[in-house]
Amino acid sequence: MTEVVRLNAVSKVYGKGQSAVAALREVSVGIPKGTFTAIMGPSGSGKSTFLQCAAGLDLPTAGSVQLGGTELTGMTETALTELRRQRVGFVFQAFNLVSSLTVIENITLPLRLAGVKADGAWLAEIVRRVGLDGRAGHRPAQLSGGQQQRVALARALVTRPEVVFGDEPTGALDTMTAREVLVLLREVVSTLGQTVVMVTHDPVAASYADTALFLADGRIVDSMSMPAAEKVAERMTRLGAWK
Ligand SMILES: Nc1ncnc2c1ncn2[C@@H]1O[C@H](COP(=O)(O)OP(=O)(O)OP(=O)(O)O)[C@@H](O)[C@H]1O
Repeated sequence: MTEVVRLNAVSKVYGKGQSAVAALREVSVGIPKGTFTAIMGPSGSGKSTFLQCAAGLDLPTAGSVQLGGTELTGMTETALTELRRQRVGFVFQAFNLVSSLTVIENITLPLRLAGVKADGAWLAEIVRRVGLDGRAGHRPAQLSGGQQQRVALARALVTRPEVVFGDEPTGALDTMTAREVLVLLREVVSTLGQTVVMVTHDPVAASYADTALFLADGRIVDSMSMPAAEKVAERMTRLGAWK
């Protein structure tokens, strides 16, 4: 199976000397194309650092990261910015929409930044899929939290990225709305073949993924396929996540 993301012996140390913190310790893992992966682990286990390194938002201290076969380590900041714009989609806990822009302008912003013309059919398809038909001219303030996150998801998909990274994408949503966004994420993986990697604290969110990877103290300590919420919760308890 093709791997969209590959980390080889990735370590990340923040700070120097006495205050140095090893956030990732020789992490090696591959994310297969067209799969949904949840990154779980106790607070401080390295989840956000994993995502930052895998997405080219930060560079590891040691080891190598490949995205779609491109080696990220050693790339210039300009090249990394370009790669993130064109080949990666992001969905964060805070929706990060531009309040002065309409829904459709927010969705197409990555294309404008990359100087690429929108593919009308694809745009219509993703707007329909995320359930924003009829809302194209609204501004973010006129939308619910769930609708705003749908705009963010459409914006993440618009460039047809090789991978979409989510950092607690449902963290700011109520249970029902979170579930709707998770169903959508599941759908884009199952029906569009999109690769999604999502950091989450929530075992229910992880249960929408194909695989859950568990981080503890900067290492991947376990992996679970078809992760049922109860099993994930049990594993997290054993990792001391909810002491
Ligand atoms: N910029 C930074 N400078 C110094 N230390 C950092 C920095 N970012 C993270 N760390 C440390 O690295 C370790 C891993 O942090 P990280 O944010 O990746 O964990 P996490 O699993 O995402 O945590 P949480 O679930 O609380 O968000 C922690 O000990 C954290 O304090």
